Amino acid sequence: MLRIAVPNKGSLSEPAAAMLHEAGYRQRKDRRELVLIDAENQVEFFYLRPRDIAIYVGSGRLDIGITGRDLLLDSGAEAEEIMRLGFAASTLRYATRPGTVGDVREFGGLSIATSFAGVVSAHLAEHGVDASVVHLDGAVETAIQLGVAEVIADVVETGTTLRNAGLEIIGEPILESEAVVIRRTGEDAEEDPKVRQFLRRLQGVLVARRYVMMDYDIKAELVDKAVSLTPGLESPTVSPLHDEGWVAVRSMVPVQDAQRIMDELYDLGARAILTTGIHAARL
Ligand SMILES: Nc1ncnc2c1ncn2[C@@H]1O[C@H](COP(=O)(O)OP(=O)(O)OP(=O)(O)O)[C@@H](O)[C@H]1O
Ligand SMILES: O=P(O)(O)OC[C@H]1O[C@H](OP(=O)(O)OP(=O)(O)O)[C@H](O)[C@@H]1O
Ligand SMILES: [Mg+2]
Repeated sequence: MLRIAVPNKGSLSEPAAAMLHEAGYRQRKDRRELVLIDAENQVEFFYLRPRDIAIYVGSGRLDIGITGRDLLLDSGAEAEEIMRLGFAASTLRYATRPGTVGDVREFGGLSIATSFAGVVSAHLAEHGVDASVVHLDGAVETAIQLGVAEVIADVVETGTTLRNAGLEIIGEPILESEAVVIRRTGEDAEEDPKVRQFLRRLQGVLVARRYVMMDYDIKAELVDKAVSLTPGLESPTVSPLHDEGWVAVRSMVPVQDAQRIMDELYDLGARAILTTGIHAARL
């Protein structure tokens, strides 16, 4: 059985469970469940604290984990990223009261509060800055108001939390994060057929979310122009229509471009332009 770590709470938890569900796996119905066996798919899910997941996977006790890139790097565990999942996107940034300091090179002698002490200490060292790192569990924004630190390093998505705390971002992002699949360092994911199948299923969910299927009819002499708008992933299907001189085209199109492409196809002379959702895919 493949043993997989899944975040049990926080920003990663619901989207991770939703993605696994879309990939055809059973998911827990009760948030108190700690372990769930999906016998049909030969997978065992362990619901763990997002921060602990890299430790379990790095130790080799679990085969695969879903966590945030920032948490993986902060853990220092012997685990590596093998697939990006496209949710829980955020950046880790320094912030302070407006007008305090400019960027990391000016942090010498200051206190930096963060929940990502590993990543931040490494970042300071990389820039040759001698500052002290105060490790907090969360609600880091308040550390400045309460005088625990002059600077914070925290997760920023929209920036609303920082703004509400009267803080401003300084310098470049420390890192860009998103949810990722991790595996113990040095283990070849391609070697294990169970892991390969799991990744293919998640890849299928990403494709189903990112693409729609587009169908349209077009005059044969315009098909090359039309197909340049809808090149598909490999090559679009072109089939003859009963009405001579016309063909039907079927192609995958990124969901975010679909409306623009439909307009352009219509202007070119295409008709009966339809898009349909993709529920699952194996490419
Ligand atoms: N507002 C957010 N938007 C996007 N991703 C976020 C956000 N907050 C945290 N994350 C990401 O979620 C992961 C952290 O999960 P974790 O459960 O530890 O924190 P959390 O989501 O803030 O939950 P908690 O309420 O327990 O603090 C990290 O990978 C982080 O980058
Ligand atoms: O840029 P924003 O869109 O405002 O999002 C970022 C905030 O979201 C998370 O906080 P969370 O609510 O999880 O609280 P926490 O500090 O206890 O983790 C994160 O720690 C930031 O504080
Ligand atoms: Mg949080």
